[in-house]
Amino acid sequence: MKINGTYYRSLWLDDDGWSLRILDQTLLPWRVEVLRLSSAEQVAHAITSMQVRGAPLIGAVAAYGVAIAMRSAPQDLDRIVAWLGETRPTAINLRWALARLHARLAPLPVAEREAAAYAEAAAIADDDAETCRLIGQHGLPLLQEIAARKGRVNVLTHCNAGWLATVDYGTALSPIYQAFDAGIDVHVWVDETRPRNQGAALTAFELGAHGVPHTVIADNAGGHYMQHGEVDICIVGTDRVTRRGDVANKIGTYLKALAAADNEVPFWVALPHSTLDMQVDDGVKEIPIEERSAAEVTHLTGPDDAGKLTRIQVTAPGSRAANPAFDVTPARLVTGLITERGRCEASPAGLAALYPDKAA
Ligand SMILES: CSC[C@H]1O[C@H](OP(=O)(O)O)[C@H](O)[C@@H]1O
Repeated sequence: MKINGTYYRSLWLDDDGWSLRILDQTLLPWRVEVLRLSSAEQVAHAITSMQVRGAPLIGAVAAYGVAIAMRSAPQDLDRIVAWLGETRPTAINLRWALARLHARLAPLPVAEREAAAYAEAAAIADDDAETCRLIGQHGLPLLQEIAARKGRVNVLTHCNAGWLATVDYGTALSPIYQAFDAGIDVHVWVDETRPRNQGAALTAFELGAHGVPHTVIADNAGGHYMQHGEVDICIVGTDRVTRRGDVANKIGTYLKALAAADNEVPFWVALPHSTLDMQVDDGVKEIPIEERSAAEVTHLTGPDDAGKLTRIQVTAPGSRAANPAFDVTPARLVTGLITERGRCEASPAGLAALYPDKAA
């Protein structure tokens, strides 16, 4: 998508043809800085530090991490894949992409692995962009229907599931972009999404750059707006969907789904095929939840009045803090899933109908 009129994907190859370029998302929206990743170690750090984040995107970036590693250590495929797979535990896209690279490269002579790895990583990236565009197409009718009834459609979203979380277009934001581009009067309630504020910083940045009307709200305000009829639909992204339709997503999603159920607000989840984990049934019991640094809760970073990026403490000195990065929304609270193949119920039958090729 675009930043200041310039088109970007969230990752691209450098002019050297082999190192990887990404936007440093820890600095957005205050600074647009491009990073050059030239080793698997730099790729791993970019993922763990969240310079690059978003379930589909970290899968694509990790795929290029393998390709970069194959330039110098093609014999170390197994070790590199296992090591990159340890960077973040919840988004299944990471392991999906790495397993795809391993399956493609392992049978090859080591001399052929570099070229094959770059081709497979590029295919993953291109597939993700097209998949997200299709998610937008299949989500658009949901917004069109509301707009036809009410004029304006108010969407609530949580975290960032826009083009910055994918190779392009986004998942939850993709239908919103397509609705806006189609002239629909759409407004987005943007959950700030504590503690890392991906909503306040990244979703607001994306929507603002595209001209989509939006309002940033405290995470705790979403239920209030639903009670007052200000939210017509919720659309969020996800890091892993189980075969029964349970949804892992950024911490706070579950609470939003509870409020939506209580107020009869449709709660939709947008995902590409790479986010499906048909090996897991009960998301609450089986999906590993990433525990991140307490410092992400106790401190915030942003520009001071002089525009200088500053880190401040927001909790009482000495108090402990806990920081689970995701939670799991049971399928019973999910109205439906928006995928590149269409929309379905969050249920085994719904998923089997859209993905017969992925049946467990
Ligand atoms: C396209 S869905 C992306 C999904 O990933 C985000 O997590 P993180 O920012 O920690 O990588 C968030 O859960 C989004 O919904």
